[in-house]
Amino acid sequence: MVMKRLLNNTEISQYFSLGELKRIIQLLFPYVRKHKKAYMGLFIMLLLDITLALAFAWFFGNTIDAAVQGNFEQLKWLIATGVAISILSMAVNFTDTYLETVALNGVKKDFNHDVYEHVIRMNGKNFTNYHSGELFSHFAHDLHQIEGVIGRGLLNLIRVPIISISVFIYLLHINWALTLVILLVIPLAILGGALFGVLLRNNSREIHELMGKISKTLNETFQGLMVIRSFTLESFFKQKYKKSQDELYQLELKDAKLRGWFNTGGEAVGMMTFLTTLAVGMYFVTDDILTIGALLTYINLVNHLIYPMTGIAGQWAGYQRSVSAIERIIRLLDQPREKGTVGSYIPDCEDRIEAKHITFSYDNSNPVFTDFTITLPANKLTAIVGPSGAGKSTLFYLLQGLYQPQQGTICIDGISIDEENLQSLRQSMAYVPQETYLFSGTIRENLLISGNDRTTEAQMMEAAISANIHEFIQSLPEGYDTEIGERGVRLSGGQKQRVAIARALLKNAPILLLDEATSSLDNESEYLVQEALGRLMKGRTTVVIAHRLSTIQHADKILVLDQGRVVQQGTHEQLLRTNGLYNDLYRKSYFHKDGYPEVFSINA
Ligand SMILES: Nc1ncnc2c1ncn2[C@@H]1O[C@H](COP(=O)(O)OP(=O)(O)OP(=O)(O)O)[C@@H](O)[C@H]1O
Repeated sequence: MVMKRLLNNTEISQYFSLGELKRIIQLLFPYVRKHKKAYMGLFIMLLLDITLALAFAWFFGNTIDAAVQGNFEQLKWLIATGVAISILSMAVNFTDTYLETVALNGVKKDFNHDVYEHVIRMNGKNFTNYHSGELFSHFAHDLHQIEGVIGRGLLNLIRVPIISISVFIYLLHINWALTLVILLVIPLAILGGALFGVLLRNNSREIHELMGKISKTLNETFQGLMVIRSFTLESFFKQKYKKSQDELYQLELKDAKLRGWFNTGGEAVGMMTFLTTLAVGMYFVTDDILTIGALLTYINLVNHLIYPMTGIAGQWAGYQRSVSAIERIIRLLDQPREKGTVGSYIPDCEDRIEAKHITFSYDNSNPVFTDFTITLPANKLTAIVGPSGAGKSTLFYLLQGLYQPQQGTICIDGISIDEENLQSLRQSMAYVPQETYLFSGTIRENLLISGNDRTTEAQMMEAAISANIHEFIQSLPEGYDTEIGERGVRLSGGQKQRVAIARALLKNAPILLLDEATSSLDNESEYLVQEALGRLMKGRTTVVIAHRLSTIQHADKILVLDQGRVVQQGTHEQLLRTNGLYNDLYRKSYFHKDGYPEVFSINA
């Protein structure tokens, strides 16, 4: 009853909750079960280790007694037994270390893999709530901490009761009165461990949170290094980094102090027990109640009993540190993810794309779209225009199923897209974002990433030729095998865009979503990109967030968006004849006049 009241207390349950323990077991048990052979092996090693510890204590005591009595016959076979025990101990140690690595790293590998899969499949809305640095910190720090729960810690939780009971029985067998001394020490060791465990966990939680923040800062520093330099923000970032490192240092010191006190306490308990048993034991020896050998066996075994007692408290402390990391991972795993099954339905978009009565909000309170309905004709070019914040990018996210609307549906050829067919839907779409994202690696790897395994060299080159990038690639010393650096930093903006266009060509999807770049390239590069885009659009259902006059002039349909509503629609000429937002945008030179209208022709 009292325990229950304590556990219901929020302060206590912050540190120790049965529900949380259950959740951790539920989370990690399937992984442990998968590696049950290694764990079974470890369990056998553990039993052998306990048996050998008892055998050694027995050998030690008897050897001393035999030596005191001058019984050399007995000594001979005792020494032989001692050698056998030592060799067996070494073999057990070796196998134990090896099996521990097999079990621990096996579980870590599988768990890591599943957390990674969860993150890359996480629902778009929840994913954007995370900072990439924070996610990185989960993988770099938190995942390693599960060791405290599935490694030695788990085994010791089994080992401690077994060794304690076996040793206790053996001690009772040697001398019951002396054993009672131990009973006084056990509660002290457990209580101390529990208290320090609680304090350590609180501190560990702060350490993990701070490590997450440090990862964020590092990520931002490296990604925005050019901006940091050009705005001379070096000292600001240096101070920010230093401050968090100082905080981490203080927390680590606190952690070290707590562990120091804890270990010292453990040693004090051990020493106290040792001295008490030695004093009482000596008294028993002088009274001939105990032989010297039995006393030495006894003292040897007491260490095996006391160490696990303080050891279990140590395990508890390690467990607390692990738990504070695992609870961060649990929060991540609690985020909903897309089902992402690749269904047989792969839309070819012969008819149209429709968004019907869509209501969508990022934060469930400020809707970007309310009862929003549009139709995008198949095999035509539809341009979306509108002022900043109108909802153009959000519409693209919804069309790709990256976010789910709270109400309404999106249909392709009359079939509504849902979680079941999201993957196949995305296979039907090529998305060319405003800012090209290339992966580190070679140009070839970047091109082939979007095609299928059967894409030939000739097809790859054909796509590069259509994207106006082949000649440039050929001019590089390593051609298609040239490394382009992180995010393609070794390529110019226009080159990156053309590689992305070739990548989209190779995907050969019937639907093309294009977010036109707002930044201007030089004339020649601009022409090459526009011409490549013209080829990419041919014969596809194309939706463009348009910023260029040449695009909207050739669009079959223009949708003018403002504050999440379609305020006008029609062709360029029709809209110019009407007073409204489109005319305003046109007059305010919202559209880039690139002067290459001839490159657009969507019909094959
Ligand atoms: N991840 C997000 N979380 C919360 N609100 C968002 C998020 N992304 C966009 N918004 C909000 O949704 C609205 C529409 O944004 P959206 O990016 O779709 O506009 P846009 O028309 O593409 O603008 P721009 O032309 O400037 O890119 C804006 O008010 C914006 O603040």
